[in-house]
Amino acid sequence: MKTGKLIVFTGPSGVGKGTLLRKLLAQHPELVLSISVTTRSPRPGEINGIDYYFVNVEKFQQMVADEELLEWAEFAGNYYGTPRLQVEELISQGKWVILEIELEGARQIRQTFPKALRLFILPPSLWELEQRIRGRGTETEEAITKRLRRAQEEINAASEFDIQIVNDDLDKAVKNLEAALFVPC
Ligand SMILES: Nc1ncnc2c1ncn2[C@@H]1O[C@H](COP(=O)(O)OP(=O)(O)OP(=O)(O)O)[C@@H](O)[C@H]1O
Ligand SMILES: Nc1nc2c(ncn2[C@@H]2O[C@H](COP(=O)(O)O)[C@@H](O)[C@H]2O)c(=O)[nH]1
Repeated sequence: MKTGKLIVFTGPSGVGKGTLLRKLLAQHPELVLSISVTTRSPRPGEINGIDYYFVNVEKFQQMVADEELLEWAEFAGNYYGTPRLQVEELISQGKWVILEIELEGARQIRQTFPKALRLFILPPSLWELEQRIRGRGTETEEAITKRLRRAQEEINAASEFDIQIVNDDLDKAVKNLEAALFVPC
């Protein structure tokens, strides 16, 4: 059986992590994206159980207390976490599981899963990052400010990761991702 693997995918809000992953997963159905739990409200079009498991703060805190989360963090006013069971089961089945998570969660995974491959996605510039968050049109002005403030801190930590990829041209970034993931043995 193939050996399971954990892949951590981090980068500032709006850099294009979700966009890159949608392309990558469409081309590599053998990769599995972990579905996180969040207290954030769903955006238009987001579906519970597909994009996230949307829960209230009480439920999230209960999951933390019951140690149901592999990692968790507060990000820009909401809580986010990775359900432990689904990830452990998929890895034991030999699957390659991707966690799309922010910096604090990635640091926790570094402690608990030191063998995880950790990728950091960089924007071509902070100006372009802001255009992308604004262009997405999903956040309030207050949320945009919080996310941009956090972005610089996250970018400063890029060197903590195994591989850094700049998401400038989308197709080029997907190719670089494939090269990082599918290194010939
Ligand atoms: N290479 C690219 N060039 C131009 N626009 C891009 C590129 N990649 C992504 N985008 C656009 O940037 C916006 C943000 O992308 P996306 O939602 O994938 O970011 P994200 O990193 O997943 O954000 P978050 O962490 O907030 O969920 C989207 O509107 C997307 O279409
Ligand atoms: N530590 C974790 N971070 C997570 C998780 N799921 C998503 N995220 C990160 O949160 C921000 C904001 O996401 P958004 O969907 O509100 O734009 C982003 O950086 C995600 O990568 C998680 O389970 N744990």
